[in-house]
Amino acid sequence: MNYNNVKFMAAYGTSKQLPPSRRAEVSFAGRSNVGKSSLLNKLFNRKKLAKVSSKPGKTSTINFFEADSADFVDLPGYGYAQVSKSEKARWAEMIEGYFNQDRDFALVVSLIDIRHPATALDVQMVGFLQTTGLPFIIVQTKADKLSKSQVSRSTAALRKQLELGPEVPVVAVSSEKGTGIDVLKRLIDSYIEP
Ligand SMILES: Nc1nc2c(ncn2[C@@H]2O[C@H](COP(=O)(O)OP(=O)(O)OP(=O)(O)O)[C@@H](O)[C@H]2O)c(=O)[nH]1
Ligand SMILES: [Mg+2]
Repeated sequence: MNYNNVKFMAAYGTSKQLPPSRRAEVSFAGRSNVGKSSLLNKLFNRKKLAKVSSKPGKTSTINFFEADSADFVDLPGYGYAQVSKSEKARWAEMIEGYFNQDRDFALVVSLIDIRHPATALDVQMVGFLQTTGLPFIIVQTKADKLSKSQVSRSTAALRKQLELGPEVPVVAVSSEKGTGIDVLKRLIDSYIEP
C-alpha cells in the first residue's frame, strides 16, 4: 500500500453513530497513552494526522482515516483511571460497540507497551481477539526505551504471558526512532492486499 496517501475522514463519539464499513478496516487498540495515534502518524509520515499527547485520554472518539486500500481506525484508549465514570462508560461503549458490529475487520493492531507486561485489560483485549477469531497482530510500542536485548526479552515474555501461538506476529516498534515501522507496514499490507 502507498503510505503517502491518507486523509482524515470522520470522528464518532458513540458506536451507534458509526456508518457501516465501506471497505477493509485496520484498527488500533490499546490502553491510553500506549502510542496508537503516534504510530498512525509514523506509518503515514504525517506529524499531525492524529492528535498525540503526553497525557493519557487524548483520543476520545473513534477516528477514521482513509488510506489507499483500507480505512484506518484510531480507537480511544482503555484503562485510563483519571476520567469520570460516565466518560469511562462512554469509552468502553465505543470500543466494545465497534468490535461487536458486523464490520469488515481486515486487521486489529493490538498495542502493548514494551516496558511492561500486558495489563489486565490488555489480556482481556487479546483474549477477546483470540476467541472471536478476528485477524490480529501485536505491536509492542516505545521500543526506543529499551536496549536490543531487553526488547527480545520483553517480546518473549509477552508471548509467554499471552500464550500466543507462533502464528501470531509480534512486532516491536518505535514511533520516535522508526524502528520496526517498515516491517509493520509489510505486515499490514499482507492483511489488506489480496
Ligand atoms: N519514547 C517514545 N514515546 C512515544 C512513542 N510513541 C508514543 N510515544 C509517546 O507516548 C505518549 C502517548 O502517545 P499517543 O500516541 O497520544 O498515545 P495513544 O495511545 O494514542 O493515547 P490515547 O489517545 O490517550 O489513548 C506521547 O507523549 C508520545 O510522544 C515511542 O515510540 N517512543
Ligand atoms: Mg490517541
